[in-house]
Amino acid sequence: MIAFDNVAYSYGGGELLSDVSLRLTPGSFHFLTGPSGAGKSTFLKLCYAELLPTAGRVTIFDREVRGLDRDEVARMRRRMGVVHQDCQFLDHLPIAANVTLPLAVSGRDTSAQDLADLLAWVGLGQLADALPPSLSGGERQRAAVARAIIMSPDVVLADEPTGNLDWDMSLRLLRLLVELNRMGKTILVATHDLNLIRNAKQQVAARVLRISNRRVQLAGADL
Ligand SMILES: Nc1ncnc2c1ncn2[C@@H]1O[C@H](COP(=O)(O)OP(=O)(O)OP(=O)(O)O)[C@@H](O)[C@H]1O
Repeated sequence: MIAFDNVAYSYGGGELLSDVSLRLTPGSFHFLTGPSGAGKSTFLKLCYAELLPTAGRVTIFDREVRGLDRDEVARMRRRMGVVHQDCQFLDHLPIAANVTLPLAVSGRDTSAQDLADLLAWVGLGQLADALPPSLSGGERQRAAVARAIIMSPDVVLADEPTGNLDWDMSLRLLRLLVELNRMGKTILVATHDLNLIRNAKQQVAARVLRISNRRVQLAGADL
């Protein structure tokens, strides 16, 4: 689904990531961990072709990203839901409109019932008409998950989705990601929260990728 072959990435100085080769297979659940500044967000950006590798090959849905034109990248991204670290919303639009924005942008529609079901699923059924500034951090993150999956993506990538949340809210968000994985979606979550990873491993066959010394490698079972 997403494959890295001898990938390196550099922002212009030395290499931040070097010689990364791995596969995220369909239906898998991976965490990505590593110290602050190790390159977790950069790795995620390579996964959705926001960045192109400076060496090696990234292949998404069987297409090498370097050969894709803008329309092809846009089509590919529609199959990926991204939950960004600092989930941004249009503050003057209610949550329901923010969540459905990706559909509006691509000229698609959803039924009122499907939208209500989705908002209820993330626990925001009562907040469809609320404006983003009135939401708590946890509510914003769950709205960001709803927005990321409104296009029914095959892959969900989340960058520190529980970064600012208390433990109960982190578990609630984790449960949503686990449920998405049980629906067959491929999940990759960047986090430095090892307790979250330990908890997830009780619920799902999650594997852990660790960035260390510029490499991204599968961690052992010792977490
Ligand atoms: N656009 C950019 N230009 C230059 N350097 C960058 C850019 N984006 C990130 N970096 C640098 O690359 C390194 C890795 O950043 P990245 O955000 O990928 O790390 P991270 O592991 O996600 O960190 P954190 O856990 O703190 O979010 C950092 O040293 C950062 O300053």
